[in-house]
Amino acid sequence: MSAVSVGPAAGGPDAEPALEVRGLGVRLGETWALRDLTLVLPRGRIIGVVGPNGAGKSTLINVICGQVAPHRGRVLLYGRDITGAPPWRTVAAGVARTFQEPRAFADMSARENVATGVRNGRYRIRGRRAALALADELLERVGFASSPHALPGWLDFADSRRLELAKALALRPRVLLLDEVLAGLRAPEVEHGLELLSDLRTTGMTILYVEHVMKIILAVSDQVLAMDDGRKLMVGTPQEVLADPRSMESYLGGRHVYPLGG
Ligand SMILES: Nc1ncnc2c1ncn2[C@@H]1O[C@H](COP(=O)(O)OP(=O)(O)OP(=O)(O)O)[C@@H](O)[C@H]1O
Repeated sequence: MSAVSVGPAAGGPDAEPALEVRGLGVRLGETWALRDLTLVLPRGRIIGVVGPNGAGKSTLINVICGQVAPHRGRVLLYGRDITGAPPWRTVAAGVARTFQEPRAFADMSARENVATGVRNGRYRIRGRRAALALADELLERVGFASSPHALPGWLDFADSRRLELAKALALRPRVLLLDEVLAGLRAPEVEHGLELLSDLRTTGMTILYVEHVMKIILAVSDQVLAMDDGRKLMVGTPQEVLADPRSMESYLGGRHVYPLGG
């Protein structure tokens, strides 16, 4: 394992709230994509987010990272109000995200993409050479199997996802927002990803993890938020959510069926 520190600057898990969303309401076109959503994410925990298509999971990530401004409610990062702050400010405050559809600069190599994050994030490394060296370490850490010099368009599905994760880690987040970063990977690749997320948790990083594959959520989450129609159905341990008729109804009640397997 690489010696690179990919976590926040200090500390182990404790109960301090890293992120709070209070009464979030977001209207997109004719739809309320989020309705009065309140959630507290303790520091150094992994919170899985599940719910059917259109439940508002991606919108929640978009609001926290500043890509969508809420119509109602607040977002607090370590007690600091970041509601409606633009992405460059939420990054500076310690928020990073991955996208469901990987996004990278097409004309830059994988390592240059990650190094761009390093130079613009909280590592405070500005020199190109040092940023590239750290980028190589981060790519290794996420299990990137292609050449670091490869262009994003040449990467297979798994390495596209890994590059997406390395780009987010390059910002040195305190709160990491993941949108289906392990979905579609093979079992050993998922296993490696789960180990990495567990390692990140021990550094004190807080992770909000949107994922459709229940098996992945059950394996890694401390708490699970079940959503439907922009609302919080419940928050509980993975076992509590799995056993609760409300959350399972929204999965298995006829409209949506998701695999419990990986
Ligand atoms: N740009 C947009 N304009 C209008 N409505 C939108 C827009 N983006 C999302 N929505 C609507 O907002 C609601 C929440 O969408 P969102 O993408 O957050 O759900 P999701 O839970 O992430 O779904 P999925 O699992 O399919 O990614 C849905 O009803 C969706 O149709």
